Amino acid sequence: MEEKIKSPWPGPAGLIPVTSGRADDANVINRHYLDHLMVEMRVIDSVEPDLTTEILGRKFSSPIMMPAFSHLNKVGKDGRKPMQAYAKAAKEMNLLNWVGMEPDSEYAAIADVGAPTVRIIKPFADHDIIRKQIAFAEAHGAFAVGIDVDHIAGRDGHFDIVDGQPLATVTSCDLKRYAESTPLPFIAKGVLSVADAVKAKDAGCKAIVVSHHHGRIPFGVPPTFILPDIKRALAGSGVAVFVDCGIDSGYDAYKALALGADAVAVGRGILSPLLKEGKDGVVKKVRRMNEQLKEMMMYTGIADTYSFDPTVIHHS
Ligand SMILES: Cc1cc2nc3c(=O)[nH]c(=O)nc-3n(C[C@H](O)[C@H](O)[C@H](O)COP(=O)(O)O)c2cc1C
Repeated sequence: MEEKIKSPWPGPAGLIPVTSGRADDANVINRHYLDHLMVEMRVIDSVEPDLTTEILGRKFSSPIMMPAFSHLNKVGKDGRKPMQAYAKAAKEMNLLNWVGMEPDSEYAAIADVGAPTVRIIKPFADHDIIRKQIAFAEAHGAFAVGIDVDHIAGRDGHFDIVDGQPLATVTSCDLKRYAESTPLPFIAKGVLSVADAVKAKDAGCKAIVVSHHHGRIPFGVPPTFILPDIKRALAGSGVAVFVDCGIDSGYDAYKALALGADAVAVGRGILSPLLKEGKDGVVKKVRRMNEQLKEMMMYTGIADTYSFDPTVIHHS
């Protein structure tokens, strides 16, 4: 029997994923890996860095993005809407906002906040739902759309069912059809191999998120471990490569960016400030992360977000 793990976050048990601490937990492997990446120092001639960056053709104030969260409005106390709160933080700070599985009405309310927003749709077995949600996102001014292709298996070895909706594999053909069906950039979220990265590129995805979706796959390799291989495989393709999982500080963000990420997304790292203080908590958290990121860039002689260099990173 699976032992119960106490959630550090408020809300109904099971709604917000918790890192178990067990050996098979990819979150644990990821944290260990990130913490064992060391950074050499290149300070002579260093300057104060500029964090502004271009993501899929638009300028943002930082390569740190909001996470593709979902369901959080159900845990918002006193009618608070955490999904809108972090979208407001994105708008205030000029960051790229992401939204995960939300019904159209909730998606519209989040999009109405006015931050450039990526809608990540579940790999529903019913392709009609996917097509309708893509069209709805287009009509509501989405910045990009995509599918979290990694959310297929449930813990029982069958296709997962979320909110009563059966999920299914996204084939290369499906991905191509979805990418071709929309004028928006299409994103495959949950890529953790060169094989899937190349399939996403061949299907016409404009970006991938190298991620194991907070440890969906047991014993999953850390995204930053597989990232350099994926970057090599996609070199010259123009496909943007984003990374998430375990990005909790500007130092974590720096390591992923140095290893080749075009941008990174925070995840559960913003949950506590978000649920406790709403938008202001998220702004504070990301400001601190930006400071840490700039600090590391100064120590390594990286002047801007286009000049990261993987040779500063060493493995202990
Ligand atoms: C409450 C919650 C809801 C999430 N919902 C979605 C979702 O609907 N779609 C999706 O692609 N990812 C979803 N994610 C995963 C995040 O987008 C991201 O991949 C993950 O949290 C990164 O790992 P980290 O939390 O260790 O940073 C969710 C994460 C959390 C914590």
